[in-house]
Amino acid sequence: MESPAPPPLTVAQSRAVDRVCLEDYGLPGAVLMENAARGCAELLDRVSDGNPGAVAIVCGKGNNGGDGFALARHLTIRGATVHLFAPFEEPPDADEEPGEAAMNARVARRMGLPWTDWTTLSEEDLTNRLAEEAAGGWIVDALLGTGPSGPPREPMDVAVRAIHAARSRGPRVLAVDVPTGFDADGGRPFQSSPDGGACCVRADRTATFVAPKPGFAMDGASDWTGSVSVVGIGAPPAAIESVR
Ligand SMILES: NC(=O)C1=CN([C@@H]2O[C@H](COP(=O)(O)OP(=O)(O)OC[C@H]3O[C@@H](n4cnc5c(N)ncnc54)[C@H](O)[C@@H]3O)[C@@H](O)[C@H]2O)[C@H](O)CC1
Ligand SMILES: [K+]
Repeated sequence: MESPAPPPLTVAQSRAVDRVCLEDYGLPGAVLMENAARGCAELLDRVSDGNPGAVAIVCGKGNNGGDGFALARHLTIRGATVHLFAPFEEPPDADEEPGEAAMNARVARRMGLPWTDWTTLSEEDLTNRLAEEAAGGWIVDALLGTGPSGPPREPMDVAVRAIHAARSRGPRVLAVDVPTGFDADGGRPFQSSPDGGACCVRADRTATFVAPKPGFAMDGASDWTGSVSVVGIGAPPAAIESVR
């Protein structure tokens, strides 16, 4: 049953939902991340008629990346062919990084999923690898979500340009929560260069969590977000309303 999209939440409000869930309900971020990833897997299945094909997931080091690592697990369970482009060769261990993002990276690594440290590749090599690993399927942008307040810094900018270039060779792009480089409140890329270019992922579809972001409805936003789907993460309704 597709319920109507809830009213938008700003980036700050979206980030407050996690805090309220943990502090007021004892609902940990790992549960929210699991629901987010599973919802993205269900969406990819739905928009690919049950067969997403080959999926290349490009992860950052924060919780947006964590969603990507958990998504890799859920897509594998569903029989998709997944290749993880991670920001490291080996995830940090639990005492160094106890959070849910690193936990999901460790699980994906222990599953023996196909794995490439994208930070070691040139923009051209990363472009070629993404086009190859996502041929006929999807590239997933799990680099940055609601964390940044400015344009992608190096080496994220390299990954953004590679995703953009690889998309021109056929794969579709799914942005997790927010297209990397896009200001979800302002409704445009954080940085627009004079020639109209921008260091921002152009997505065919954006799977955003809890509620749409205000910028998604602004003029020109859909050039970057593509079609937006809201994915629930299991937050109690009162927790969501409390941040408004
Ligand atoms: N309630 C929800 O909606 C949930 C959202 N989830 C996901 O969590 C991310 C937000 O995670 P967070 O770690 O706070 O931020 P990001 O992963 O987007 O980025 C942090 C990461 O990036 C580095 N960084 C910050 N700014 C820049 C920049 N300009 N350039 C390069 N790198 C930057 C920073 O150092 C960190 O390493 C949200 O979008 C969802 O995807 C939860 O999974 C579930 C609940
Ligand atoms: K993203």
